[in-house]
Amino acid sequence: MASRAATKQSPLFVCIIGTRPEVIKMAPIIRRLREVRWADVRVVAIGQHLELLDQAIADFELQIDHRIAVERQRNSIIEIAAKIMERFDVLADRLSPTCVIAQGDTTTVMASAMVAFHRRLEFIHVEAGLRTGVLRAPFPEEFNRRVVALAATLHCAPTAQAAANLRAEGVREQDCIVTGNTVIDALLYMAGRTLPLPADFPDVPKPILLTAHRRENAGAPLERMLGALRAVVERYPDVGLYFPVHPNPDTQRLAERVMSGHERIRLVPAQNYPTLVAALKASWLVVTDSGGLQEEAPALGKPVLVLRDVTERPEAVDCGAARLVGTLPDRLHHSIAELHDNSQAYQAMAQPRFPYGDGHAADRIVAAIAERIHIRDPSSTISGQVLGAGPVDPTTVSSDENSID
Ligand SMILES: CC(=O)N[C@@H]1[C@@H](OP(=O)(O)OP(=O)(O)OC[C@H]2O[C@@H](n3ccc(=O)[nH]c3=O)[C@H](O)[C@@H]2O)O[C@H](CO)[C@@H](O)[C@@H]1O
Repeated sequence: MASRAATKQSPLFVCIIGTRPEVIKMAPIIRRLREVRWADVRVVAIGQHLELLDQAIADFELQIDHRIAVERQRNSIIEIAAKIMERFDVLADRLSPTCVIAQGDTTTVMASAMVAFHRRLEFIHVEAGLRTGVLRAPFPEEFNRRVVALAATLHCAPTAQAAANLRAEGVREQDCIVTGNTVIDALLYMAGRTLPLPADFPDVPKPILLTAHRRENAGAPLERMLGALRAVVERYPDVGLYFPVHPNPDTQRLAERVMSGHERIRLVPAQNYPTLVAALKASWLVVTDSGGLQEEAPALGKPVLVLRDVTERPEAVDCGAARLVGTLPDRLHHSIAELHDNSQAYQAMAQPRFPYGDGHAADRIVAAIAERIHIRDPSSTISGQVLGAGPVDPTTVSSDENSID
């Protein structure tokens, strides 16, 4: 589905999505681009398990226009990257976009950036400049981030710190803007809707929302952390756990083995975004290794314990909304016990804070793109014109859903 108001002369924007967090963080930009009159927008889903993205994108009342499904025959990220590059190159040739927009640090984003670079396309990188400073942690995301930064023509940094990271790598000031993170736009959009609490959410005064999916925590570290969390629930009758478990079969088996059989521990499948936001709103505490949840929880005043040794999101820790507890079980147990037993310590963390933006990141990003490609009337949602593109043709561009497999 092309944007309703776009015309044949409108510049074409290819918006890439590959995983659930990319959908959540790209959706506010896609929605904003669809509102303006000067943009023709195509949503391109690239990667494995694309069927999982349909619900996620529908939660934002959007649709996928083109799909590049990439199957993995060997256990190799390089195989995936090579297939994405080859197939996205074919689609880019056919669509001839003005801009490619992608978010984050996945292999999909890295491979798309390579294609955009070789085709000399504008490449807009959303959530630019996140760095741990350790090339192999997280692996391979930190490497992907740096490759993407080489290809990007406009870097949309979520925070001043992320922009400073880019400037230190030599990115020119005029190519980098601080926008806030679009996840806060998505969160506030969703949190403003009436969201029913999941039926199996634990009915206790202090429910903990747990997510854990990082590759580096898989296996023994995760087992130790789950053991510590079970011990916390057994120690405190007013504490429960809501755990949407990652679909990875090893993680599922581990979670079943360590966590099953306790009335206040609820193991559930990965939840759609509206349900997850409802659970987040109802939680007392968040324990996670997720990047997105580190950003979302502070905005709703939910303290976060981060199951990582390093984070590319230091802002939440710096403002007192999050603590980096690593993966040692004693530290995790002790941190939760402290927040449980010391209400002052809890309240100090539980103030709503917005280190990742005010919910208007997508507006800033679309305005910066308009400036970059010389849109004459960027705020127009009725009759904008593209400079140098001639008179606006009232013919609405339409595109059927395509697959290039
Ligand atoms: C290394 C790293 O940090 N990489 C990050 C990673 O993203 P992540 O760590 O944030 O990934 P997840 O935790 O999977 O997703 C989180 C989102 O999903 C929602 N959620 C969660 C559970 C559920 O059951 N239902 C849901 O709806 C939740 O509220 C949140 O919004 O990849 C992104 C690019 O893909 C990167 O940009 C980003 O740096």
